[in-house]
Amino acid sequence: MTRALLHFQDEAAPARRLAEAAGLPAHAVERHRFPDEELKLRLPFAETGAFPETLVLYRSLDRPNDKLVELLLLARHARRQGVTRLVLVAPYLAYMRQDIAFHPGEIVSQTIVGGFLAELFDAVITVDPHLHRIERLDQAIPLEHAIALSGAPRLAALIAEKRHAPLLLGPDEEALQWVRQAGEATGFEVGTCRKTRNGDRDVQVELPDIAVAGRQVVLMDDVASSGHTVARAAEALLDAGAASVDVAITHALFAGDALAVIEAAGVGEVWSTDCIAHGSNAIAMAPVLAEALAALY
Ligand SMILES: O=P(O)(O)OC[C@H]1O[C@H](OP(=O)(O)OP(=O)(O)O)[C@H](O)[C@@H]1O
Repeated sequence: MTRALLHFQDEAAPARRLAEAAGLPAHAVERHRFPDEELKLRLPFAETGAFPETLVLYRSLDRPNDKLVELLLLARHARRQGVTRLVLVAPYLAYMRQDIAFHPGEIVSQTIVGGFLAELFDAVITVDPHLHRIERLDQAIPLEHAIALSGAPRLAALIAEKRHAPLLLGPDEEALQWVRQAGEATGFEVGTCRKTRNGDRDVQVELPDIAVAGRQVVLMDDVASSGHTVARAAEALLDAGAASVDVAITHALFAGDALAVIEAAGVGEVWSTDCIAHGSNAIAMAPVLAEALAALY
């Protein structure tokens, strides 16, 4: 069965790392934005011959709104051209955080976007999706192959190289899943803080009952967006006498002035995976993604 990987130019580096690890030929999609903001996409297969039977599309869904239209156009076109297996590798999955109506009338975008992806693709592979109130990815994306991988073990290995016997803390209780995996991989002590979110940039963090004075602490979470969650946790830890606070996250969203907010809170280093391309990327996820692809078909 013929196979190929498609990617966009702005993600050429991580996509080609995956293509190499998975042994797939990689091709770039040409993308043009018209003055009225519509998109024109062009695929390379017109020049190189027939479409592959299995097509893997690499598209991380940070800044998602245009990208969801790209997926719609690409997937529908690929089907029309005879692609029989269509796999989305979206290291960051968008719209997973609105998983309930927090206030009456709010639209639960998680299941709507998840349903949209399930209609387009045969399989979706992602990393550390924000599944706080559901347990499995297929509850959000109703597919047999809805595969959630984790960046935590690789981040844990990096932390073990950089710090001596640190305390691994999640800034909220949902982060237990990541610090637990990291703790199992390294033997480091783990714990979680308690977070109360009052608004997009207004969170309060309460420390757990663990002695932190003089300790190196690494905050681990799935995502930093405004940066206020890790910033409030770091401030509380440094106030309590922590020797240092670093941050290890899977998804480097860092919206607006997030990095400045985190730095101002006294955080030392910030490490992330390459699920979202960012200057803090310290871990390549290609080997993990390639393994999941190999197990799939
Ligand atoms: O950098 P920030 O803008 O502070 O966002 C990052 C935080 O947001 C997410 O949790 P969220 O607060 O959505 O938690 P919830 O799912 O429990 O509501 C995520 O797990 C981080 O903890």
